[in-house]
Amino acid sequence: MVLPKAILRQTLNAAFVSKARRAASILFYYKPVGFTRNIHRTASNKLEYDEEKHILDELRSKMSAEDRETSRKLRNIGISAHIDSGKTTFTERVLYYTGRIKAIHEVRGRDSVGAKMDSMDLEREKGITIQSAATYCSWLKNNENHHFNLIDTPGHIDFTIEVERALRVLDGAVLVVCAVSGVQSQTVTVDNQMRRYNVPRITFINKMDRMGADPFRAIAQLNAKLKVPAATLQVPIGSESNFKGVIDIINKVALYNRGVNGETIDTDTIPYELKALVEEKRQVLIETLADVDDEMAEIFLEEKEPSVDEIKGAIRRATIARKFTPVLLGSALANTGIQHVLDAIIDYLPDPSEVLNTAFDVSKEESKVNLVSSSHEPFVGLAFKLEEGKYGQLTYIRVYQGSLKKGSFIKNIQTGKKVKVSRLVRMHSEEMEDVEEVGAGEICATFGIDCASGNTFTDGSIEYSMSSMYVPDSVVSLSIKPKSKDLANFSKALNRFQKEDPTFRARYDEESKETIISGMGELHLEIYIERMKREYNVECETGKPQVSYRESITIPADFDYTHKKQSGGAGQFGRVAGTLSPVASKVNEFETAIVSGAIPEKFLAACKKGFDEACEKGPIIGHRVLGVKMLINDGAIHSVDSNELSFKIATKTAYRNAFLKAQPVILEPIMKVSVTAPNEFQGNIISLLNKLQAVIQDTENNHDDFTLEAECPLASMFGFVTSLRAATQGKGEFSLEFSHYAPTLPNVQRELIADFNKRQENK
Ligand SMILES: Nc1nc2c(ncn2[C@@H]2O[C@H](COP(=O)(O)OP(=O)(O)OP(=O)(O)O)[C@@H](O)[C@H]2O)c(=O)[nH]1
Repeated sequence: MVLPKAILRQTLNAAFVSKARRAASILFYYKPVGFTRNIHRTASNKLEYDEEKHILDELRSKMSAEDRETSRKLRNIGISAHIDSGKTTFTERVLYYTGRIKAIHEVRGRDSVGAKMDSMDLEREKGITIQSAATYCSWLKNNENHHFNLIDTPGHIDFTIEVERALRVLDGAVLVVCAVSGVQSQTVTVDNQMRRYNVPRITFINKMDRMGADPFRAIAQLNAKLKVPAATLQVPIGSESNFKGVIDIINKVALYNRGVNGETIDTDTIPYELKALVEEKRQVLIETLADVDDEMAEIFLEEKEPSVDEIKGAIRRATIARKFTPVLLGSALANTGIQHVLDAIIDYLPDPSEVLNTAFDVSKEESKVNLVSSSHEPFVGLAFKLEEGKYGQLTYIRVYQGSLKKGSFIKNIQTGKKVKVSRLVRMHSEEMEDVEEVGAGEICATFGIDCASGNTFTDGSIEYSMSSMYVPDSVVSLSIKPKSKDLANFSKALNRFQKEDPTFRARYDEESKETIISGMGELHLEIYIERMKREYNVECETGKPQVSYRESITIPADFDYTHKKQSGGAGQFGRVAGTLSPVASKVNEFETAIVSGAIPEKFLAACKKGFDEACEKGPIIGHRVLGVKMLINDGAIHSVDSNELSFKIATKTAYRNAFLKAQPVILEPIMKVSVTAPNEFQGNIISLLNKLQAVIQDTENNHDDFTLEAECPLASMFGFVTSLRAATQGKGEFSLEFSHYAPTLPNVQRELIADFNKRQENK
């Protein structure tokens, strides 16, 4: 079951991607007499952030000078990107330059050590990041020590929950983009995730040493595809194998990395032939900033030359307000340009007190409260990630307010339980450092705390609960059983994986008498099967991957059903009447409109239970139901025989009958497919995708290769790895993400129903 990296990279991936919330762009014209310069402004974004800034200023005024000083020197940063952009290679340099590691090891390097952050054996073997790893390091800038909590996240969409968890608790991010491939399908996904959690980012264009590197094309794509104003702060010196360093266009100085591992930075004057380019890009930077920052707009309109501090100030304000992303260039593998990114993290990304974090006060009808990033306030922390380690369950906690002390008792707001913090550590990949106390804004880990991912802890004096993260729905499932009789370890492993990863689910199917696991894609499930073998010594047999279909209805249908069992023994009676109708938003809704108490409240609660159960297992092929509303507006009870069970059964049967009358449909996941391959294979790919009923939406041709975006039913994509390899002599790559659910073709629906019915008969 060991997959070579090339196959892994191409292996089927799937995930839910929400539509980006793009703020409507409004054009403002600043046109004072005598000037013709125009400034474009995103009005809604500006208002949204101005309000946030006002609240933040108020919260910061509650912090002590000492708190502010500690916060000023702290950054919680994520590293996110498309698969293979070089996040882990980049992070390895960061650890080296910050002194956390003494030598650099490459991802799948010849020394067989592997990168520090890819601590799982599987990660090192396959050269991919599976779990996000956290580390703590320090960086000296202007003679001041700054502390970073750094999280390297996986690029594969199958492990998207790791990115979600990281972004939920981080204050800023470095978006790594490949200089050759530019903005790729997953760059867009990661960007959407960053928007969801309001995470400001700086962009690092990596792999400047590769043939075909074109940073300015990548920046144009950032502007066009991510719709986030982006401008470079640097210009490359040399290109591809001749890439030597960068020019800082703000300070107008050339920077070269020297030494065996690029540990020293030499400065020099700008090479003559690059002077014009530096001026041009500096102007672009100032103009882009004038579009998103008022102070820079004023300087620009007055046609003044902004100072270095004014430019840097504008970059910081605009980046934190999420209106701009500054771009830096380099090559992680060639040890070039990494230190400037560390400086930029300090200069342009927010410290914890510059990010608005809110919670709900459970004791006051869930009213919203703003958290103060001060160690003197009562403690509030979020357990965002669980991991089974050598010493028991390791719980990662982000401290939002107050401080967490070793030996103290903290309260789990969701369960109400008090627990003792017996051991507190700072994480450095799989190694850890014991600490006595962790202050506001920091990330730490504790042992032996029983909780679920997403639980909020406080010191017990307040009842605050933080909103949890977004968990996407699974799209692929398969049946699994252990080859041996070792059921104890089998279920232990499944329990642990489910606790750690909310996108991985396991259930026992009563009908087929099989254990079914489901997740974000084939790779996601394969990794767990492999981990089961390695970590629990349980080898498994698996069935073929199955699509997670959904069931829905297309027209409303009325129901009026009476469940009656009144012959002998305790009787049962319940009548429900109403309508089942389709819901465009694709969520399931349950509503009651009962007059004169025809059905009492407690039986209505049983009806709701019946509805929820019915939605879990649709009437046509037993898959989950999406987008159905049940309205119960009439009914009847029997004074002796009615009970909760009767109403639950009545509702389930009424639901089923109405569903079958309401022109039901089977919905299938439609995936967004992105294929990249050398240009000569374009014809092959197009005919391959046509055969699979894909709808081609966009093709982009670069110098040597092309990228094709299409939508395709997930069911056609199983085995695509093999056909793509055959069609491109193994040179094509693809990624797959969930886009939406759509009705299957009528013949597919007929086949699925026939198949389901046959299985039912054979039982
Ligand atoms: N030429 C060149 N190759 C690089 C550079 N940075 C990374 N690579 C290579 O690109 C490949 C992927 O690098 P990783 O660091 O594993 O990328 P990643 O983004 O962490 O990968 P995932 O976590 O699996 O998504 C490896 O073979 C690296 O050696 C670079 O600056 N230049």
